Amino acid sequence: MTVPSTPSGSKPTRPAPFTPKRPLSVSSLSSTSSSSSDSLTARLARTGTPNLLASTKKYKAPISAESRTRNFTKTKSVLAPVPGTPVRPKTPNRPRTPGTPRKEDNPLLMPATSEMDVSNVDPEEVLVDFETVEPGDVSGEVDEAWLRAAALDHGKEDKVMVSIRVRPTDAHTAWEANPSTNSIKLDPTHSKNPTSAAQTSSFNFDSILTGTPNKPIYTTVARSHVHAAMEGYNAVIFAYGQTASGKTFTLSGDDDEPGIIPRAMKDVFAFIRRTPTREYLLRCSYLEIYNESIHDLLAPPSSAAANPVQIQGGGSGGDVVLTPLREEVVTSLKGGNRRTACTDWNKRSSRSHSVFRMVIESRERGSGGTRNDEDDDEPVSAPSERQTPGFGRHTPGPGGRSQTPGLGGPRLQVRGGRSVQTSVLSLIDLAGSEKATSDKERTREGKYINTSLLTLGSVIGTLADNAAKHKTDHVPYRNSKLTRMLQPSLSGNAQISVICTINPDVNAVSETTSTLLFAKRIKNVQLHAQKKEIVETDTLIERYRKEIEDLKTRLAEREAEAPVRSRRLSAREQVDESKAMKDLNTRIQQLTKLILTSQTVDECKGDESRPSSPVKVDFDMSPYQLQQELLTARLQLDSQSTQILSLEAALDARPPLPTTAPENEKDKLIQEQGKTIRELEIVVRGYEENLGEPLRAVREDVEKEWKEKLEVEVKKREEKERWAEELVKQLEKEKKMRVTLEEERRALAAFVSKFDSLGLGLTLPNATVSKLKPPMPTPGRASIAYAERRAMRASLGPVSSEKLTGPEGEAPASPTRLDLKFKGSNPILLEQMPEESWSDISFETIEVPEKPAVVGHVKSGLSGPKPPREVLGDKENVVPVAVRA
Ligand SMILES: Nc1ncnc2c1ncn2[C@@H]1O[C@H](COP(=O)(O)OP(=O)(O)OP(=O)(O)O)[C@@H](O)[C@H]1O
Repeated sequence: MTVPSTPSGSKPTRPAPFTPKRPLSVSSLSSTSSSSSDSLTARLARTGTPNLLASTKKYKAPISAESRTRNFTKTKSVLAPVPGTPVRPKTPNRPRTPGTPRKEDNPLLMPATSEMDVSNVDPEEVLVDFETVEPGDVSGEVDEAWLRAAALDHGKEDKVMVSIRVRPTDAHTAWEANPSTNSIKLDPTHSKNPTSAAQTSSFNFDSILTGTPNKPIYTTVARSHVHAAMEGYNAVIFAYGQTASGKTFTLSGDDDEPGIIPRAMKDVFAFIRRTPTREYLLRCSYLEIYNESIHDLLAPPSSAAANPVQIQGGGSGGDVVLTPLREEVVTSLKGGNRRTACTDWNKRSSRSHSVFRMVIESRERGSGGTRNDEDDDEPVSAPSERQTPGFGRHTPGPGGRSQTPGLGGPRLQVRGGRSVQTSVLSLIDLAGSEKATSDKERTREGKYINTSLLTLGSVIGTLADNAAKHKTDHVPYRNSKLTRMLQPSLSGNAQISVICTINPDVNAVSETTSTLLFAKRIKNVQLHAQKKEIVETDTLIERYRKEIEDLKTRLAEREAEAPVRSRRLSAREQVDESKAMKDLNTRIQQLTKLILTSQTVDECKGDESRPSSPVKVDFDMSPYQLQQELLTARLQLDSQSTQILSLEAALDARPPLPTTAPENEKDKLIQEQGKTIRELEIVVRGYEENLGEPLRAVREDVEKEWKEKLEVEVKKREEKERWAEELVKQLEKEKKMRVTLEEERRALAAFVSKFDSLGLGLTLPNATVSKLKPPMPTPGRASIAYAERRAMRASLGPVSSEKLTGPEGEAPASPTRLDLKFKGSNPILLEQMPEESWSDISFETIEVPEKPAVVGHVKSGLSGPKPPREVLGDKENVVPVAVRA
């Protein structure tokens, strides 16, 4: 094989570029006749460094299919094997995915297939764990103290880690870099603009790195992020800087100084080797953004050119989808390798962005210690992830969110309650930052515009501004391929490390200043990286239980120590202590609510018919107590249901964030809502499964106990209903009687009136006649007429008093019963009337003057002249009450 050399047109000061994705094998190197290859081979042998890592080169242009198929004879895949390269022996027990074309069937398909293409493999067959990691794939250096500290820090960093790497130079340097204070400042003598703050003040960053060795660079800026990715967080590391400032040297390195990518790969395997409890599925992809087109660098050149990668989705916090994008499974760092051509490297290397990414999926190993222990387990996916292996699996993108329906291969599945963690490690070599020039500058300086870089600057600027000023300005992610692809990461859900490489030369002051300003801005971007985990409900509950146990133990320990400790503690510390204990209690209560532990399962063993209950129910209680319990439980159930409904309603009614809201807020909202929904589901399920049954049991007991009493009560009620009906009938009759009485009253009034008109009554002064309503009854004839009327009414059927009595014997008050009130000194009228008719007429109080009434020509049995009647006013007139009523 001939290793393509750097094109003759390249700058003499620049060594050939390298890529980490196209590792160089010993065999390929030995076939090269150049002396440099020999010395490299010798160096590799000496250091024991696996050749693939030491020989990575930056890849900027797709290699031709011929050059790929010619060179490789090794048997195992390394990173992503070049399609068509027979790099791995067939695993006899691995079934071929249905529909996968065989190479021997159609040689033309060879370049388009790869055995390690994730869509062609069963993930369970290509898992990596501590037993399968080969010693050569692991970096020897393990810094235990650092590892412990790093483990504590994962997920806590909420800011982008920004480091400056100063490229060594023989020329005079314009910058004063101080690694001990992590600051850098322009030498005032080189400031072209002494009024500019950027050129006069000092910049501070997380670290200032100098020198050539790449190991300290990896340890300082990348190792924690690689570990975070292994722990389940998305991580992005990218290099930003002007052309030739050392981005590729930092990320890829060279033979002597492997960069971040090869070191990260070794670290990944070292991590797996140190983690006997988990098993991993590692998938890699590699793409390039050039001139706002995305090229899949692992796809065969012909198909890559014909099918540029498209970005879909990504709006409103949704997933970014890259399609078509090939992913290759990585099981080892050794094996068949290939060398890439660098035909037009000089033309495009500094103008393209290359993105190497690794999807890391992991889950706990089976309890027996080997990953195949539970192979007979049915794989159980979380509901949202349930999918037939080999079909339509999604492929996360560089930001950890991308999903490619129908294109990615099968994913690791939840198995036997073991949840799956997914994260993406993205390592990005950006184009030269001086390409981020505006149109105006471009036309002025004739520079090539790089939309992605330009947009990256404005996205970072807006994000930083939003974070600093608590704004929600629109972030223009969609203005470029790079920012759109990185949207999930840049909007916060990733740990980000940026290495800004600078050229300290005097003639690069303005570019370096602009790089430092970019670095300063990105430092302010807020992050909130979160682990992505697919969990089964049972696992979640089990996890809550464990946490409760743990918390209870801690609480008990604290309580036991409390008397002794409190003597030693200050007042303030005691307050803190009691707050801590309260917090522990609160958390225990929260978790208990979530899982509704089944405490009475064991108690109910003797009575199989009685369901177990999460609520303690004492069946020796009296029926009344049981009923109370039942009511309380029902109320509780109702209030919980109401709570659930109101939470659901609140969830539904939650106003969608404005489209201008920052993407990180949208992501956060979605995550919170997802969490709430999961918790509600658990609560609802808990109530349905645990509380419903015992309530039914309690109800049965109570119903049995109260059945007889209930029957008696029902009979009583029926009797009362019957009596009420009777009463209604009586009332109807009374109403009729009342009508009759009214008629009688009218007849009486008519009679009296006639009586008076015949001149049989008193002669009253004309002026007062109209005030009489009606005219006074006159004794004698009127009473006889009245008696006749009474007799007539009696013939109609008077209401007997017995008929008006209720079931208890008491007579209901009759609206027709009239009071006879007669006060005064002239009882003549009544005396003349039959006694039985008194009860039917009521008179208001009558006050008659002492003067003797003038009877006039009224024939009466009374002796002596009566004084004439005087009208004393309406209220003193005799008016039958029935009339007034
Ligand atoms: N820290 C360093 N120590 C030694 N040599 C370095 C260092 N940084 C960069 N170089 C060398 O400088 C040259 C340019 O570096 P490199 O190719 O990494 O630049 P770059 O920023 O990736 O450029 P481009 O944007 O064009 O891709 C290379 O020859 C590289 O080996």
